[in-house]
Amino acid sequence: MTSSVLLSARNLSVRFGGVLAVNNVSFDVERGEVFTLIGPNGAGKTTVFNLISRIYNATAGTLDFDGQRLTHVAPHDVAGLGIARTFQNIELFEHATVLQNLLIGRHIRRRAGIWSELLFTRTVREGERETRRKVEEVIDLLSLQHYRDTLVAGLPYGVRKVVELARALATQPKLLLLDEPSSGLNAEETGDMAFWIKDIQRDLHVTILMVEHDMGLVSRVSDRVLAMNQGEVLALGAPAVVQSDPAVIEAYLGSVDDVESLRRGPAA
Ligand SMILES: Nc1ncnc2c1ncn2[C@@H]1O[C@H](COP(=O)(O)OP(=O)(O)OP(=O)(O)O)[C@@H](O)[C@H]1O
Repeated sequence: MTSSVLLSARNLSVRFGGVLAVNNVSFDVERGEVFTLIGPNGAGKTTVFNLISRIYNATAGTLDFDGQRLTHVAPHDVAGLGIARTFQNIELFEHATVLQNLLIGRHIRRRAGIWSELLFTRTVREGERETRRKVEEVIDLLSLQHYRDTLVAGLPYGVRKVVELARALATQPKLLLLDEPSSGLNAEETGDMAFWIKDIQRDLHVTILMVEHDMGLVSRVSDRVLAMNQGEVLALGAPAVVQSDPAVIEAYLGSVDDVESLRRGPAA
């Protein structure tokens, strides 16, 4: 029987010299949910993300993904397992079109060997067709038809964020890691991003693990929220419960802006 848990972190710790960036952190991400990491600057959120992407090694603890020990997987094999990510600072091929960016992203999912590729066998042709079909599906889902043949370099920032999301989705991930999806977006674009995230969850059944500072977006899209501070877990639960947790409010007190954002309701 398939477990309802897709990603399981147990007693994770990461030390950088004298800094314990992540300290004995445990959590489970359920299949199909939007699970969000929040916390003030330096809380350890990005470090947890980088552990899952295998950019960092844990000093202690384990990560299991879909029944497999992730802490033993090489970084270049993570995408093949079904984990895709977006970045805080968009990383796309600037001088390629939207469609080309999605096709490149999708390429990692192709399994044909080098001889099949060279001989353009039936398996390769079928793979090509499937790739095109999947990429067009994502373009439709995220309403990118208008931009499909436009060079990324000529696109407004808000559209590039959606293209990056599309590229990650084109790989058909089981887990989508979103690193601050609202960063650099205005209020209206952040509202649109909330819609895309909910659409992806509902239509594609992709599990989403997100790091996000905008509490409006967090409360609007998250099923559960994990609040961290100084590497440790402060609270875990429904967004409204975590945002009103006294320990979470206390942790945000260092930054007036952040406390204000905690009080803010869902984005319009
Ligand atoms: N590669 C590194 N080398 C040394 N220290 C690091 C490294 N990466 C992170 N840290 C430290 O680990 C702690 C946690 O940082 P991390 O970036 O995970 O926090 P964060 O919650 O993502 O913060 P932010 O919201 O500002 O991005 C910080 O004290 C940071 O300075």
